[in-house]
Amino acid sequence: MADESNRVFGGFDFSTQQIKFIAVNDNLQVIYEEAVRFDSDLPHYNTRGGVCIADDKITITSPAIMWVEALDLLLSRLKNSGFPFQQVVCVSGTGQQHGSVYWRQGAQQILRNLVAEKPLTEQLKDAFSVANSPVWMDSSTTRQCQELECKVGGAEKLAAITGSRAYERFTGNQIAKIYQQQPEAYNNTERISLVSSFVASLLLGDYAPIDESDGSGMNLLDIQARDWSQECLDACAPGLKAKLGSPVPSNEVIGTVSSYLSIRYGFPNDCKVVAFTGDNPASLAGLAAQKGDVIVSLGTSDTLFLWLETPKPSLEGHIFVNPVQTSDYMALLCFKNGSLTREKIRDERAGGSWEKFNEQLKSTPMGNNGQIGMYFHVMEIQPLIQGIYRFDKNGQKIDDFLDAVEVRAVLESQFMAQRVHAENLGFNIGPDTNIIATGGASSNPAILQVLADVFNAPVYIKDVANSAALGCAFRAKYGWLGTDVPYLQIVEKGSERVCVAYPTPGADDVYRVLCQCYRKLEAEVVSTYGHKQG
Ligand SMILES: O=C(CO)[C@@H](O)[C@H](O)CF
Repeated sequence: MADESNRVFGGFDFSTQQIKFIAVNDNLQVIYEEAVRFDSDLPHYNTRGGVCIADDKITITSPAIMWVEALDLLLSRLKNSGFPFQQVVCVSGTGQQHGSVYWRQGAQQILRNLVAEKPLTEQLKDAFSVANSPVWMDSSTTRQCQELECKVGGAEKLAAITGSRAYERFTGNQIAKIYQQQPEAYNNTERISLVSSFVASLLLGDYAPIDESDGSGMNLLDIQARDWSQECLDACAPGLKAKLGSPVPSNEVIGTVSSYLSIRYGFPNDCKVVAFTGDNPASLAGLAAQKGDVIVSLGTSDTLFLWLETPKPSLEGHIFVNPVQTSDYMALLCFKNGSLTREKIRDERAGGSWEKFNEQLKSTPMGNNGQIGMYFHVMEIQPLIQGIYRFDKNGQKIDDFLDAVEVRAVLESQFMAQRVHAENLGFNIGPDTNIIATGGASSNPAILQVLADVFNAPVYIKDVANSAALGCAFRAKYGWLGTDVPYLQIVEKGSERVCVAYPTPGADDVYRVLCQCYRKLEAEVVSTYGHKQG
């Protein structure tokens, strides 16, 4: 039996390109990390960046069984490395938001009767009524979004109920598309999970509930009532409530690990499971965000989010139920063209080298001499547009930039878009703002310097880039202790931050003007080339 001196808390993160596991000791110090990357470790699924992009370029899915096989591989790697499963007293986890998994009729019995001698992949290969799960990068449901908004009384009404207007990646619209285009698959579906609750189901050996925070990303949850909006459910598909189960607070203990995991890997049979949640809510928890903090997660998607006490739903961005203080909220803005866009420019303009990318960045001035680019390689969320657009210092559209100019332009445009849309959503970006950076790109100081300059705010990082999995290990301890102790008091030990970039003198003058130019040019691009919404 693990006592205070050796008890371990675990956090799983099922993100777009990989799955990660972080274990911490009672002092929240990281003692283990393991990962499985879909493209390189499971190449037989032929994913790129963990996803499959259809010929229409807007239908984007991931094979559900790939996520199952990734968990098999991750746990076997932990076992082979001697991970002390027997010391784990509680786990929690997270998944990429909005993605959905469709369990076929009878799958619950398969989950409840897993045999420890076989891998999950072998036992669950026929458990899904929809083999390829729609994920957050999909933007093929514009019609379903229009139908949902129309049925509930408009975009503002939907935002007031669910915290967001209708968005293509939000799960309710994805379910509506499956119901409309694959009715037999929908009727053969016993349970619909989010990626987060899907992973929790694999650990429980039974269906796990959707938590209120990740459930806020579906256009189905009434964020004030903290329960499904029957009006929204009915607008998407019939009989949906029975397929979703009831939502639970994000810090709820939802059970203990399955006997399958105890027998096959050695987890204690009383190892608790705290509800899984979305990757961004988990990062909010992992970074122990406080008043004045704006979190910028530089991952496959770039997302900005902050802690809110009162919801202010708007037609831009999202309000989710808070994953830690469940009476509070969090505001979020998501930009699809994140790390994959930066990597594409690195490959095209810096020979695939971050070192060269950083040198080019440092060789160009703040503000790029007034030149602005926009790089929407995949359909963006706000604005809803795809394509590459470059402008000279006079705002005239041009075809190309020098390599070094393009390198700076992709970063400045991403961060100016984030600042402009954050201010539209009511984020207060001012002298008291602290930027907390996380995600893969937060390990590149040259990129963080541009972020600090554009926002005119100091940028901090934690010593662990993967705040989502870390946040889940923290949430595991919080839920295990029973949430009587204030969360921030529990995570205080694990929340050291380091300031890695201050705004360059003069940055505020440069980017206050350039952000206005960006705002104007983006509006022109949208009116000329935008994807017609509504
Ligand atoms: O769509 C998003 C948030 O709304 C993305 O940040 C996904 O959660 C990334 F997995």
